[in-house]
Amino acid sequence: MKRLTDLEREAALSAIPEWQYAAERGGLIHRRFVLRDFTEAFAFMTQIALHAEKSDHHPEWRNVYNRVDITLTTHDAGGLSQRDIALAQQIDRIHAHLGTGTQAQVHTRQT
Ligand SMILES: C[C@H](O)[C@H](O)[C@H]1CNC2=NC(N)=NC(=O)C2=N1
Repeated sequence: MKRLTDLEREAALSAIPEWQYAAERGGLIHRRFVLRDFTEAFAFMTQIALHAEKSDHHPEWRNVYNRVDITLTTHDAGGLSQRDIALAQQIDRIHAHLGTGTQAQVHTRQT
């Protein structure tokens, strides 16, 4: 997987305006998501994890309660690659569809 050129990167980033680019580690993108609560954050992460395994491209992330901070970079490429852009788009899609899909909702039993 090739690292994106400056020109390729500028074009690619316009498709994912919510992600911030940073030049560190050869180039990476990051985004903070704030979900409703921990259950929603973890459901979000689970869907991302399943996609990441299928596509063999994985996020670096940190979760604190309802917050998920995600960083994407490609180690083999030594920076940002098209695979990071594709994963960011997929993550944005998963985020947009949270709670609207057919995934099981977790309910707290009322007593
Ligand atoms: C061995 C395996 O294919 C590699 O380590 C893959 C797995 N997932 C990965 N994910 C990310 N984000 N960057 C990589 O370079 C990477 N490499």
